[in-house]
Amino acid sequence: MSNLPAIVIVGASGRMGQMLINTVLSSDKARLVAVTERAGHAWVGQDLGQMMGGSANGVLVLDDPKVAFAGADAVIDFTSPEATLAHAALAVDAGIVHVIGTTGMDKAHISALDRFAQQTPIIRAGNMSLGVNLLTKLTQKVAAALDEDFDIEITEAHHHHKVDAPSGTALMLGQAAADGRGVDLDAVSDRGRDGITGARTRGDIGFHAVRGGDIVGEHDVMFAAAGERIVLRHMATDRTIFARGALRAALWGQGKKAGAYDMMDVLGL
Ligand SMILES: NC(=O)C1=CN([C@@H]2O[C@H](COP(=O)(O)OP(=O)(O)OC[C@H]3O[C@@H](n4cnc5c(N)ncnc54)[C@H](O)[C@@H]3O)[C@@H](O)[C@H]2O)C=CC1
Ligand SMILES: O=C(O)C1=N[C@H](C(=O)O)C[C@H](O)C1
Repeated sequence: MSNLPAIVIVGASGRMGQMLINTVLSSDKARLVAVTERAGHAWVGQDLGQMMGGSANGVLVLDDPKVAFAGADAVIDFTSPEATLAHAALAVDAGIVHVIGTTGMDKAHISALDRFAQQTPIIRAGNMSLGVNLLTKLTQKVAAALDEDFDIEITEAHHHHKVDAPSGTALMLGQAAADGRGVDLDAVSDRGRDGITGARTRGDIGFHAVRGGDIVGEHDVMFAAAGERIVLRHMATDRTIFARGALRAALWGQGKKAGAYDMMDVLGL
């Protein structure tokens, strides 16, 4: 039996689930010990390798996360807010690191996760890529350097299956811009204008969501003033950037004390 950290992937059949499974299987720093899907899903009870279109690999897809977490070191979770909260309770019981990429969380979800994080390490980020986390830092710095003569508008684009808006990344970027300006994001957010909205309110931070085709994830932060515009942009073209970041977080979390962490902690940014 290898001593490498034992990783569980929940949401195995998902776009990110499959990407995460391939990332862990090809890593020499971690081993895949279990995968789950929601009860009733067609993959449950089937061989994972075959379900992913390859040959059988002897890993059966489970629908009981409690069984999956027993003896593991970390769970990587890109599912839904409700599923993630249920997983968080079980990760605490199992004493394992919980890496969360799930977006679309409301304030109640986040408060509940913060309570679970008092008992086990939780690493959560709306975007696990190195590029977006760097962009987030840059956004904070640029927002701090400019005054409200520069209107901040955040535009994101994603594939047509995405269910939440604005994206978790857009909210991260908005939070960074608000932090840079020293304002409360809730007080200045202006989401998806429509109709006779009146002129733009000075100091607002605008959010806009585009949905179409197979766009992996694109984010622009625009600082627009009279006579000039600055645009900070990240374009994701391959979901492996998120999966690599999530695995890095799961490994970084080993031996850490309980707490709520993010990718800035993992990347040392
Ligand atoms: N933080 C980041 O870097 C990234 C975050 N995401 C987020 O990850 C989430 C998932 O995205 P996708 O993979 O595109 O969605 P998806 O819909 O393809 O996959 C979600 C999977 O979770 C499964 N699931 C739902 N409830 C479950 C349960 N109780 N137990 C086990 N599995 C369950 C679903 O059946 C589905 O297979 C979204 O919130 C998305 O915004 C996506 C990419 C990057
Ligand atoms: O749903 C997605 O696909 C993505 N979700 C994350 C988000 O909401 O920002 C990260 C990435 O942009 C892809």
